[in-house]
Amino acid sequence: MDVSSIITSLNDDQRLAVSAPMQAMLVLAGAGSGKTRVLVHRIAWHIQVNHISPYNILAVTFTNKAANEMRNRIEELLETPARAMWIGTFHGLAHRLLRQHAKQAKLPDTFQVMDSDDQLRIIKRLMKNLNLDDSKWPPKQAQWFINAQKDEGIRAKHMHDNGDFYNRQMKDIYLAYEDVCQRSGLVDFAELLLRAHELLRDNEDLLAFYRQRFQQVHVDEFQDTNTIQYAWLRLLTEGNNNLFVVGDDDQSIYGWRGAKIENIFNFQKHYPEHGIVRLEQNYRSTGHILKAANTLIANNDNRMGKELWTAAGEGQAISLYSAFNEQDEAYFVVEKIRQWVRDGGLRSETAILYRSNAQSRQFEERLMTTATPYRVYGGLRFFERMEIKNALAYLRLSTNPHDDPSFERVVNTPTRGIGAKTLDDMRILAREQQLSLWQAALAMLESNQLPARASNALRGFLNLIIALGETTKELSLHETVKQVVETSGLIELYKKEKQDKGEARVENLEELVNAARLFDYDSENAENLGELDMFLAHAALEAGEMQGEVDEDCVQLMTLHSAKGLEFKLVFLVGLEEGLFPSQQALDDAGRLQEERRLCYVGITRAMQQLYLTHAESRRLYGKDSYPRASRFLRELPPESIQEIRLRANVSRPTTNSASQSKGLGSKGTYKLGQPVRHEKFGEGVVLQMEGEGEQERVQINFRNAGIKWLMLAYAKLDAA
Ligand SMILES: Nc1ncnc2c1ncn2[C@@H]1O[C@H](COP(=O)(O)OP(=O)(O)OP(=O)(O)O)[C@@H](O)[C@H]1O
Ligand SMILES: [Mg+2]
Repeated sequence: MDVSSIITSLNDDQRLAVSAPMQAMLVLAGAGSGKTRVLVHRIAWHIQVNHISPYNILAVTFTNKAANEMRNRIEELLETPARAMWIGTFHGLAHRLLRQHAKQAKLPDTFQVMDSDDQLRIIKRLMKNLNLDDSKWPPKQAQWFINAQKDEGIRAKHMHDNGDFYNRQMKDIYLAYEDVCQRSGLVDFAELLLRAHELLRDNEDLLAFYRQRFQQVHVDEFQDTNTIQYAWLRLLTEGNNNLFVVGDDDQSIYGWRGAKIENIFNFQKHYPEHGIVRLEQNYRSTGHILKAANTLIANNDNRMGKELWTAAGEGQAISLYSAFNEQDEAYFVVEKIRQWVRDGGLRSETAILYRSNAQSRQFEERLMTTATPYRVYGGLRFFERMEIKNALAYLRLSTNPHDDPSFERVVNTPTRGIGAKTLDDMRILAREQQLSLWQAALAMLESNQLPARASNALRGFLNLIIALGETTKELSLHETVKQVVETSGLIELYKKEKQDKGEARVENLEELVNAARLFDYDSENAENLGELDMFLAHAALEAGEMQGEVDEDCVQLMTLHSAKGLEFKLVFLVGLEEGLFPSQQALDDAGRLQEERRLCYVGITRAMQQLYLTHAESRRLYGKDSYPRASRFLRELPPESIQEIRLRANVSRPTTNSASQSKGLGSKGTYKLGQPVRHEKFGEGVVLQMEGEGEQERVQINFRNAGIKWLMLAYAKLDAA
């Protein structure tokens, strides 16, 4: 393979960055300018030209998906596998380090990663133990507090007593929390990062080893690193000057979770010998889209200042649609997608981006009704579903019975007659004697203090777990999972549950067995961890990016936060309303407002060819009706790049659904207020109002069983009843 293929597909500035001498480097550039591309080519360059072994390369990306893509692209460029290269998310890499050096990290070999749900469960329980009133001390707030401390690298014992009562209380909770986690061998997400940092900081030999090993360290989306992540990078690269970071201050969107834009300044200070490259040509979007992004973000201050240009031509203007309500919004968006597909586009080239997860439901319903395949990223993930978490809890207990949250979760699921009193006594005993729940249960059985029924039930549970642990030692991973699902009684439990829900749960459990069968156990990189433990870690770390199950061509639904770094030909940025986007909390906080604006910038710059912006004039969200004003961000866009889709703008255009025209109530005047109608899905109803014309013609109908709905006549398949 010759070197030129790494270089030819780059512009001059990109080439400069890729072929720069080995030194600390900062690539600072706006969206779509090829930062990620530069990072990939830089790594290939090191391997090909500087003859650095993949073994000596570390790369940090933002999602597992991005990490996989990066590896694939490097292997494509080099035409050879690069398995020895460490590439992953901060959390994934930290986890790997901790597994490899559990002892030095002061963790049991069998430590387990827990998600934020389990974390909250522990915090709730220990706050109860501390006799703290939920209403005055919301557990979520304590969870937030603890994670924020960890993100800053602060342990409970390091917290200063500033005399503040709140702080003191939080410190007590944090202390107790650290204690429980350590005892049960559980590690939360923030702890992964903090521990990995302490591991290197406190073990000179290890640090020397990894400094030697990772000759080149690369970071994508550097603007969103937090204090502890940056501290970890510094430990690894200090003195070597070998840190290559790419980022965009205008895309910093995790400030609310502790990310520090200042890390870009810190980098420049800490690595005085660094090179810096700015990229200004955008290769992703057309002129109108780029202009909108540039104009919007110019409203922020304290920017590092970058302008982007494109050689792509103006392209189509951005479309703005004001919907009546959220259903109408969904109708509109889905119809545009269907049009795209009819015109030969792929569904996977389209994305619906929203501010908050709760917005996805309307779109999902509409996509389902129209039988349009779609995929939601980062919603309730597969591994977070109740039945899956229950099955995983059994699996976890079978490898580590001291895992208290798992114990709590399934000790009485399915119910086996262990009463609330027995459980309470067990918790008290555990607290008083610093035992795990498992140990407390054993102690209670030994001291014979339980009534016969409770004692039998409890013994039954413990024996079940022990037996699982024994038998599964002999079995393969998927057999183990199958065994657990069956003997735990979960399958029977859900089979008894009513209708679809139970059925879906049983199917999900079967899917879990399947996921175990397909699990790609990479023994080379598993450190000394068994397949089951790796699978459990995967389940906890997998960030809603489950891959493999769908090859189908799907519309992509996700929050703006999870769209970072991605690109789509056709993008819908929905719910542009004050109080939603920008979010309610940002309305009177200048700093947060700027972060929302950056988020909007991220959203706009995901679009390659066509961008639609929508907002609803009335919206029901979280069970409340509101009549929000259009987002201020809309007013900040250049009017000449925006084309409003007005209700009466399309009078002359025929309706897109000719079937409804010929057979149903297609054109205005064929129905009256109060007229009875019938709809395929919603059944019978009565016309309440109508508005608009042509493609935009709508009727409001009071359905007997489905309630009041606005329907777009062109798509609604209505018949006179
Ligand atoms: N020199 C180039 N020639 C052709 N296409 C390019 C070039 N540089 C980048 N691209 C393409 O432009 C698009 C954006 O690139 P990339 O995703 O690397 O940008 P980015 O700066 O990382 O964007 P973001 O800030 O959104 O993460 C990609 O499709 C990429 O392949
Ligand atoms: Mg990128």
